[in-house]
Amino acid sequence: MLEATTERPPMIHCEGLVKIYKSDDVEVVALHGLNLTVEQGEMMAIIGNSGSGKSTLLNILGGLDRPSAGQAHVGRWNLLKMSKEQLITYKRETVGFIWQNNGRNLVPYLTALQNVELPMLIHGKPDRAYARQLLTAVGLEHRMGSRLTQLSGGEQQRVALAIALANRPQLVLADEPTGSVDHATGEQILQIFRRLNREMGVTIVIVTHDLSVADQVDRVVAIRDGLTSTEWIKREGEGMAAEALEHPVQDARFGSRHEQFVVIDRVGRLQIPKDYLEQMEVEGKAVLSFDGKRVTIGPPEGPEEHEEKE
Ligand SMILES: Nc1ncnc2c1ncn2[C@@H]1O[C@H](COP(=O)(O)OP(=O)(O)OP(=O)(O)O)[C@@H](O)[C@H]1O
Repeated sequence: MLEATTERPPMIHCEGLVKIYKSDDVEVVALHGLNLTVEQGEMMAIIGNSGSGKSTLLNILGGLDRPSAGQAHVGRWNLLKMSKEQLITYKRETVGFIWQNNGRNLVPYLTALQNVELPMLIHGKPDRAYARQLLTAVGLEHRMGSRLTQLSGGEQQRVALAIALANRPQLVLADEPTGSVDHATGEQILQIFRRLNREMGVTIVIVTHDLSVADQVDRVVAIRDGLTSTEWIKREGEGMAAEALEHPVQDARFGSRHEQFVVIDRVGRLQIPKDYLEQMEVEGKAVLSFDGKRVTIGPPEGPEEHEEKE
């Protein structure tokens, strides 16, 4: 029975999300019915091979691209049903976006402070004091008057971070935010994310190839072929979806601090890693058995094995 709930709705809820890119007569299905829920106040990372659909998902969540089908909700917004005007309000009020290539966010001939003030001005809410506060929060209090061209790549990335926060978004989406900076700057950026998340309650979703980033978040979700396939939840985390899932498996990539889970969708589908299938020599069909607690998947028994048993 469903109880009347005072629980907060999730920040992000995608179900059966599909994105098809069409150009001339070629169709690319980038998202194949993806499911993802991110709670308010979570800091999580999305990993996956090149072409798996990470940026497509982030662009949809950021309102930069439209989904083709399925469900995608961010806070009170339904991303499939938004009008153009609503999309503008959504981008202005709800999300902040950070790219690896921070040139997309910044105006080179303006100072760091002017760059942060710009989105506020565009939206008719200038607030110099808050712009200063943000630049201080990202450790650039001494560089506020410097033009962007006078800043290092890492400093520019931190300005981009302050800009993404200028309109007090509830959700920050970051596409490879540490991709173009050195390790120390990357660490610094992650610490800032962590502080924003803890102190201001901003929900943060980071797309990354960098497994050291993944190690610093509460939860990591892997996307494979346009579907969420596996997730890792930090052991000392706040107990998010962990209780709902059984049979944690260790994954060497995240040490002992994360437990690994396979994602099972509402109709019972899951993705089995390709290397498991290859080792089992399973192709197309498998045999499933259930002992009352665990499901075992194996290759179909060949005629010789039947004979051996008889
Ligand atoms: N505008 C587009 N038009 C056509 N196909 C596209 C477009 N954008 C992405 N794709 C295709 O969609 C699939 C998913 O791409 P996406 O950029 O989301 O992957 P990704 O996981 O972010 O990869 P990477 O890590 O290399 O950035 C790929 O097959 C890609 O070629």
